[in-house]
Amino acid sequence: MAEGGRDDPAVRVRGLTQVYGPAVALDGVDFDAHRGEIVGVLGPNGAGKTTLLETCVGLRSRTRGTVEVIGLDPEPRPLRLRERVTVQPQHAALMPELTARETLELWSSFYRNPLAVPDVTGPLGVEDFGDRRVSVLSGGQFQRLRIAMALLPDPEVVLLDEPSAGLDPANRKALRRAVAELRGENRCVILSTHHMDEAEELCDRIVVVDGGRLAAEGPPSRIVAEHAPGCQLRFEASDYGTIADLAREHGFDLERRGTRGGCVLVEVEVGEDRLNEALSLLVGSDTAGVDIRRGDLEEAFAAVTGSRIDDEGQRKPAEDAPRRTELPLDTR
Ligand SMILES: Nc1ncnc2c1ncn2[C@@H]1O[C@H](COP(=O)(O)OP(=O)(O)OP(=O)(O)O)[C@@H](O)[C@H]1O
Repeated sequence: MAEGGRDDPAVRVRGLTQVYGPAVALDGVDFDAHRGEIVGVLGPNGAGKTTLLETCVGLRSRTRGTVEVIGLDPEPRPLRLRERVTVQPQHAALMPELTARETLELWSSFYRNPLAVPDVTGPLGVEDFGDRRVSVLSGGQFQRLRIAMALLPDPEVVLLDEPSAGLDPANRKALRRAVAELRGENRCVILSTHHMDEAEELCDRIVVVDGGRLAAEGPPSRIVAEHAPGCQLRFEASDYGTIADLAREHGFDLERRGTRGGCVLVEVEVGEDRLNEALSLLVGSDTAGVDIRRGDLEEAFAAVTGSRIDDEGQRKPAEDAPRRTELPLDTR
């Protein structure tokens, strides 16, 4: 197999199937990832994300299908792939008594042409805790250290498996900034996550994996436009009858969602192209509390998979989770 050229996908997966006994973890997955992009593998726990990433880096043998990473089959883990394609190391690989900086210095000695340690600690903010021992690092610091380790050989492909798992919102934010720093013209970053906001903010492209199958693929904005198009216009109307007549006349589908303080809570699903028309027609002096919501990745995910993902990564039926259509109703 020839090594891939600059314009070839850095990762090319075709018909990837992974079977563990009776369980099918991946079922005929196809996807490409290119240099210069951050690709998110999005799915709930058990969707097959780790299997996909670890197969790409040659840590698991596949049942069927082909995988090429920078033009090479990763399965025998050829030596020349190990520096060019890296994955964040697991806890077990680290020595608790070393400091973060010493860990990186030791790790860099395993490579022939590593980056200088300050070149990876700076952008990832590891310098701030470089003198702390591994055993006392916070979850967020630990994750950033692991990413710094994966970066040391200046790889062309970096795989990050749920880098923000278990982190609180502040640490997740810091980690996101760190991951954004990895984007480079010659580098392909693939990360798995179950956090929609992370995928939407960081990733140039997303592959949605659900039950081992690829459910959707593309830039987040395209996935949203395809699967959660349009807007939801909501307001409170004191004269509901007049507004309902106007809406009917102009072909807007009005939904009455409850009442609040003597007003009717109204909801209209409207395409972006008719939003201004709906606003000028329906919203006026006898309306209040106007709110416009656009579809997001969470909505798109729910539309594609029929489920949502909670903060812990557990899959929930779409109807069990709060939707953008849920309004607080007046119980008085
Ligand atoms: N070594 C294994 N032996 C048997 N079954 C496995 C093995 N590894 C994964 N599985 C099963 O394959 C499916 C996909 O698992 P995988 O870990 O790839 O999913 P994931 O999306 O990464 O989930 P999580 O976020 O929980 O790690 C799950 O049903 C899991 O139980």
